[in-house]
Amino acid sequence: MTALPYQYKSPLLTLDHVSMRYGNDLILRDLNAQVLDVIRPGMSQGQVVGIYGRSGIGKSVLCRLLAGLAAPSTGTVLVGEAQEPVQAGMVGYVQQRYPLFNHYSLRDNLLLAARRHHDAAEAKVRVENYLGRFGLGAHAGKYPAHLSGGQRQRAAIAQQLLCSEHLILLDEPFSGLDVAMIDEVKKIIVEVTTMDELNTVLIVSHDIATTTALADRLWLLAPERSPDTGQLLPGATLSPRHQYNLAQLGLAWHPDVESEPEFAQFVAELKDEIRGS
Ligand SMILES: Nc1ncnc2c1ncn2[C@@H]1O[C@H](COP(=O)(O)OP(=O)(O)OP(=O)(O)O)[C@@H](O)[C@H]1O
Repeated sequence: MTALPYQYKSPLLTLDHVSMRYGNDLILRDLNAQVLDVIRPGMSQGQVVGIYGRSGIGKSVLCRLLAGLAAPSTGTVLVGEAQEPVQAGMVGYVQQRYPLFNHYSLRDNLLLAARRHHDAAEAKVRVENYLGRFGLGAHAGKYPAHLSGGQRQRAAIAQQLLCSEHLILLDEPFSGLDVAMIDEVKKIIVEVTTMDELNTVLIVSHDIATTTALADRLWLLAPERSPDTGQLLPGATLSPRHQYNLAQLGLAWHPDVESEPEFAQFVAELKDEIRGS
């Protein structure tokens, strides 16, 4: 287990006293967390955050808040170097159902995304660049229905990167993929996070080992007990002990971390924590 050298710069994502309530149900309670721009010497290193929690705890609700698709009941979500309140479109959100238009070719789907921020000529250059980078050049003329699951996943990630600045949120990116496709998607995530130091990928997943191996930070959404009464408080939160810094633990950025005994031990402990939450 080797802790690699790193430093932190300014915040790129902040959850500031974020709560979400539907009617009388408090789903998320007072979330406070930050993703800082990580700096590694001689590297263009982006950030990867794994987001975990039991089924029904509020991960999708949190995704909607992070993507600016819903406003929190209290608090704010701030994004980017300027730390502006998030609005729809600022964070690329790759949902389990990839939002590709079936009647457009892959190239046209990507062009549509790129045109949201760029003129026609610039959009074309960017799309061809992404098609090449994501190994999709040979499939650019195909319709989404004729792409494999892994190709669609690549396309959806490329699409969201083309229309958002640096933040991208992936909801269950590994579910339903075979092992080779999982490796392919892992490679893309590493590629995306080393393309630009500001690129930040948030991964919501029940695949703890795969996601932890990619991440430098983890958030576990869980209920918390009152320090006074010991009673479970309503809603789920991100308590400080459930915000794990994998860089500090010496488990971040190791290409073969999954074969390290310390990694296996950490993942086992994390799973116990999730089971007990
Ligand atoms: N629009 C809504 N109105 C009322 N309640 C909602 C709404 N959206 C979500 N909820 C409730 O919020 C809670 C958290 O749901 P959410 O879908 O975020 O869970 P999750 O952690 O993503 O679960 P899973 O891992 O099973 O996908 C659930 O009890 C759900 O019923």
